Amino acid sequence: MQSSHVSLVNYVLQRSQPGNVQHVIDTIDRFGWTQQWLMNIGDRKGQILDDAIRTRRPKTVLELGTFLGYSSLRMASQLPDDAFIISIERNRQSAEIAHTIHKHAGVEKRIQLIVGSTESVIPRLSEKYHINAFDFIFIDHDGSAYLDDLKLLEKYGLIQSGTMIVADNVIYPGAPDYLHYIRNNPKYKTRLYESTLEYNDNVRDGVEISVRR
Ligand SMILES: C[S@@+](CC[C@H](N)C(=O)[O-])C[C@H]1O[C@@H](n2cnc3c(N)ncnc32)[C@H](O)[C@@H]1O
Ligand SMILES: [Mg+2]
Repeated sequence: MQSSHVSLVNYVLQRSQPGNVQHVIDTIDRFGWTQQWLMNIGDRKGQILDDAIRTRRPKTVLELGTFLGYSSLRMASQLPDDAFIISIERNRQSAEIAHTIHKHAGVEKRIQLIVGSTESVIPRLSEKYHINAFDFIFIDHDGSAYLDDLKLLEKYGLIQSGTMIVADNVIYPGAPDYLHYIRNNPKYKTRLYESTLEYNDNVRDGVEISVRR
């Protein structure tokens, strides 16, 4: 296991209160600012994600790219108890850490982690989980795969009228073909929310929020 991951888990388990989701989130942010940079959405862009969740009030959420479970924890903290999150992560070790952190925060029953690559998991989602479409989709895995996976989600009917799609890191590292597609597609209403890269004061980044008409 990567040493940075081990130190994050130890840091969180030792310094945050079990069952206190907000305290766990704040502790991960402190680690990201003071110990080691992490590719979580982070506290600043995280507030944009929180606002989007509170606005849309989804019952079904899909996340592409779990990493260590920070953004799924953040979304779970804003959702009503009857909503659930499915999050896809291809790195098994990362998914195991995410599960450990979710258990520590007491939200593991509401976040279903699937280990696999998005391009192979998305086509099986509706059959396996009996889902017609998601109310909310958070895309945060690999900028060069955002567009292909959006098209895959469209193809399998997982995006419907009213689905809100939040895409992270659209300025840095960037997802230019995704932005070009969604901004020039009359089926979506879309807007950029500018911020900075996670745990960084200097690099400009942003989150694109799009709603299917
Ligand atoms: C930026 S991190 C996700 C951060 C997380 N959403 C958060 O804010 O806490 C991206 C993650 O996506 C995973 N990933 C990249 N490409 C993927 C793919 N095609 N399928 C599944 N997971 C992928 C990586 O292993 C990595 O853990
Ligand atoms: Mg990100």
